[in-house]
Amino acid sequence: MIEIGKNITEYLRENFGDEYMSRFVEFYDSEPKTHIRISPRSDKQKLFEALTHYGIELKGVQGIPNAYEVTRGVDMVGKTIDYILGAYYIQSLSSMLPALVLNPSPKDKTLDLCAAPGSKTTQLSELMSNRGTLVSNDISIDRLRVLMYNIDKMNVVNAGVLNKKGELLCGFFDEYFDRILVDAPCSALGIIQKKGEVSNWWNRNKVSGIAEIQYKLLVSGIRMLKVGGELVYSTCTLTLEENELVLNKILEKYPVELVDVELPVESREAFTDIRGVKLNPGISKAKRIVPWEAGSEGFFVAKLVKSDKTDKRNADKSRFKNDIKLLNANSRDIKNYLSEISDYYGIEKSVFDDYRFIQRSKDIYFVDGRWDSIHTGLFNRIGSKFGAVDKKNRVQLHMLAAQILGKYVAKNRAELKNKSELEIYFRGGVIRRPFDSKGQKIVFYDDKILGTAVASDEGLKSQFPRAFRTQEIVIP
Ligand SMILES: C[S@@+](CC[C@H](N)C(=O)[O-])C[C@H]1O[C@@H](n2cnc3c(N)ncnc32)[C@H](O)[C@@H]1O
Repeated sequence: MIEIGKNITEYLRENFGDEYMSRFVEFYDSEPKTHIRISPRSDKQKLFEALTHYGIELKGVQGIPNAYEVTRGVDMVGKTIDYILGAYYIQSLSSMLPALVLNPSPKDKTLDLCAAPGSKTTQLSELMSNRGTLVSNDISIDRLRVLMYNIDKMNVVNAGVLNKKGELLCGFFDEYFDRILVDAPCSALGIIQKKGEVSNWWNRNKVSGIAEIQYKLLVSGIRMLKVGGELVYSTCTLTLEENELVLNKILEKYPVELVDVELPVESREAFTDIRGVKLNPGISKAKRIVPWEAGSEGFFVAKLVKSDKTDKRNADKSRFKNDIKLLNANSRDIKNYLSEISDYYGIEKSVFDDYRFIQRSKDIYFVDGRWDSIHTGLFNRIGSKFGAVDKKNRVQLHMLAAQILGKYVAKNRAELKNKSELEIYFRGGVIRRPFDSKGQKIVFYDDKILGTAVASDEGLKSQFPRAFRTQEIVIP
């Protein structure tokens, strides 16, 4: 049972009343619901069938086409083959709402200012049909690694990853983005059901400190937004200081207006009168998601539109040379590698025209061809892993590239035959039987593209990436 600290209960009672406080305590003693978001590249019928073998049952969520509640088999949902291959993502229902409200198209240059571990970045990419320019930033390098893992797992090829203080990023991108998500760090009262430790550190001083960061992140976001562009501000907390009061301060100083937020779950209007103090009436357009009413986590979602220009901030750009070149498929540096891959796997060359390529020493990355190359030198990574150049100067494809290109592959496929081969593959072992020819293969099992492996006299050596091997995978 989670102990909720006195600081929290007193705050809730004082601001929202006795009933709210006791509903909060009751709710956080209950079991959280599990939801998944199915990737648009998954064949839903096949996935449903595969999941029944794990005893998993799903129920559709009204108003969110790819969202499902897991009604049976919750303990298995993070251990399936489909999960590890990115056919779906485990994400709370409330956490899916900010990206849906932002709803970027492939044409929108989109920024996710506080992006790790990537629930919303991977969802934003899906909404953009995995095309165009998505910039995913986070201050924490450790969390950025998880973000990149999720980007790879979910086959995202339109994201560039940055590791910057969000409040300083406006020095680089002046009125550049069409859509921005500020899913801010917060005091996490809405997710205390999952994150009980919040109770240990939660106090009003901490909340004021976080609210200051949120304000700065919003200011930076607004500076980076084009006039007419849209910004969604979201938190997973319930306090007034981190939600309505931050927005009120912003509206006093910056040229933005709130617009209506329509949500497919039950929600309440944000407050515009706090202990007799009247806030900007536009704030009523933002929504509070109250956990026991929505049957998910507590969230706050507001949408702002920029109505006028903001003054420019200039960061020192001299340290960041634009040294990452984005190469077209027919550029001299990459053409031969692609041509070899095309011949070797029987992939039509035109498939590569959709992408641009980046070579960083031996590693090659690929990104959607429409990615806009501004300040490339700032990025930790642009796009996702395509492959690595080996000692014979040939490109060995990465699992992600294999998954994306797999459907075009006519040659050098390896089909796994049974469960035990599959187990060996996921462990990174060698499947000891003869294969038609030697060299790298794209590995399939039951229509699923698993990744790559190398055939030799010994058999087929799995190249299933180490980062993916740490997860428990159950083979039904
Ligand atoms: C609520 S979490 C984001 C969750 C993420 N949007 C998702 O859906 O997976 C907030 C994130 O903000 C990051 N963060 C905290 N301070 C920041 C800052 N000043 N600039 C950028 N990111 C920051 C944290 O590292 C954390 O990953």
